[in-house]
Amino acid sequence: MRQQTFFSPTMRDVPADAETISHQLMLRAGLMRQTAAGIYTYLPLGTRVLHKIQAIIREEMNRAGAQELLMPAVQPAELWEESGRLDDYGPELMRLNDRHDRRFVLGPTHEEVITSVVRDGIHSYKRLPINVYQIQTKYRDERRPRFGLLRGREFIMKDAYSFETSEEALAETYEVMYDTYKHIFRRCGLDVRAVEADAGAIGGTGGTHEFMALSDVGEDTIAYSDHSDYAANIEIAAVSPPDREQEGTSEALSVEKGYKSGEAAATAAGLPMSSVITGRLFYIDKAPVFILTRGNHEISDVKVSNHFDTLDVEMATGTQVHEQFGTSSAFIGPVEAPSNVTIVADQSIRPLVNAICGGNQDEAFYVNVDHRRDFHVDVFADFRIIQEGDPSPDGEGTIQFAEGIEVGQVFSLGTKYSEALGAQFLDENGKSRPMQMGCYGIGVSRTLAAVVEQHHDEDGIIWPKAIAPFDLHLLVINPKDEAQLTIGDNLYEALQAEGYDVLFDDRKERAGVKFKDADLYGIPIRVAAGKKASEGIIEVKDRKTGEVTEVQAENLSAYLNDIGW
Ligand SMILES: O=C(C[C@@H]1CCCCN1)Cn1cnc2cc(Cl)c(F)cc2c1=O
Ligand SMILES: [Mg+2]
Ligand SMILES: [Mg+2]
Repeated sequence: MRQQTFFSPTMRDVPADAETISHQLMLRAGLMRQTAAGIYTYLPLGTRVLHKIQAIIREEMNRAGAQELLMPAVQPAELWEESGRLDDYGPELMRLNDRHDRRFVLGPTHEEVITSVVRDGIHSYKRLPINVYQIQTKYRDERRPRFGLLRGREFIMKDAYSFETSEEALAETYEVMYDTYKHIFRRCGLDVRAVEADAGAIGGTGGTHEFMALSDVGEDTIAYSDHSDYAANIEIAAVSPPDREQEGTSEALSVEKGYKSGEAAATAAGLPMSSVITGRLFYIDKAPVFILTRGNHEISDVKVSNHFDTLDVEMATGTQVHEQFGTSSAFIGPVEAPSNVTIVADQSIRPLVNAICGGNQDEAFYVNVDHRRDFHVDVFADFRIIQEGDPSPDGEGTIQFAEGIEVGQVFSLGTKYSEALGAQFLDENGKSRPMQMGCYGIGVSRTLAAVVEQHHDEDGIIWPKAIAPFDLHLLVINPKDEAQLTIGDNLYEALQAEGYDVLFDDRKERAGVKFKDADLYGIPIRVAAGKKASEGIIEVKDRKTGEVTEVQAENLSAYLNDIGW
């Protein structure tokens, strides 16, 4: 490809609204252009990398026995009514009407479509298991698209759906997909950790793992052990139960007044925040629930949602708190709390004695509180968000945090969709049963951006070899110099004849422009015909190490073979 007409214009200055380095570099290197908020046009340079990533995904998915198919982006709303999900999603689900005023959605995912196709196509256990996948555009109308392709409104996903006759068969497919994902991300040059995760709205019975590309701009936090391979999304990372029954002997309860916060009361009593019982009022399935934690802990909404097995978990408003407790949230507490409010507590409250808690009056606090004597806890459970330094739940080592970009997730769905949509099969005894299902997604466009986050320097992108847009970047520094141009043209033909994909910069541009563009484009190996061309010598630069080697032009192929190119 000659660069003169290669349509991926670079930009020198950093686009103002691009906050992350991958967003900045993908615009500056001419990989893409924004067409609307969260909606992008991939230019030829970006499209080449997308295709390389997709080729790796296809190879590994096909090797795992999955079959590629392609579903429509426009989905009849009736299918989402059947699955009961049409009303689960608000403005994030993009909806449209056709010319006959029939309702459709732009697919954010395809459980409904694939299950409806499979239910009509498969009726016997003899036709199972199958695992089908597509690489296709998804639509999710994010309120705040940001960070370029990391959180877009239209994005490319590889989504796979498996159908099995038993939970064991599903577990096998899940395992195969888990391993396949590790191969895919490793081949793309992405440093990824598989973490235990929360299934969220998709539901499903079995486990789910997210694949996190380590990056400081990642929106997810991973809790991992420094002494084992335990790793989980912080939302659900389990906290070990307290190792003590009771932290001392209980003193007499009393009330202290005139404090503006639990913290002020604790300071006055010379106690740490871990001696304060903080209560937060929630409405769970519309019922008021008071959740207690120690003052130095936070509640995980996901753990609350999973404990009560509902997605309907709302934090009470200030007004609701006042209605229930007659005072503001800074002063509410479990002692003589309103009787209609259920009280549950994080397990770390159990050993606590001589605690401080809100007095359910303005600026009043109880001290020397002991739940054994002063209030009733419905249930102690693991509600809090794990913290760095906590013991790892597997008993080995302590928890550390890292930020990650979720680039994939695998789910055991069970029969949630096959029952809702009637995907049944006749088993070997002629009995009709719902199919077991799994679903497996990779954010393809997000993976592209995550690679840039992990592979760049201040001058531009540094593509891993397997997904680089070209194998080689060939430059003629001064096309007016006969010797340089001749070497350049000869090498261009010869390298292509050897099967290399070459971007040939024969533009009539200053050397500085060519080098800056080459650094932005990030093609891993750069070959330049420059001053020493008259001696038949060219320069080979490794974009990653910056190392420059002088090579006789006729020895270039041998040199490239030697470095494994
Ligand atoms: O998509 C999944 C689960 C898996 C992920 C892998 C591939 C198959 N699906 C979860 N999810 C996420 N955001 C959504 C957004 C909207 Cl607006 C929606 F209507 C549905 C969903 C939704 O179901
Ligand atoms: Mg997820
Ligand atoms: Mg998440």
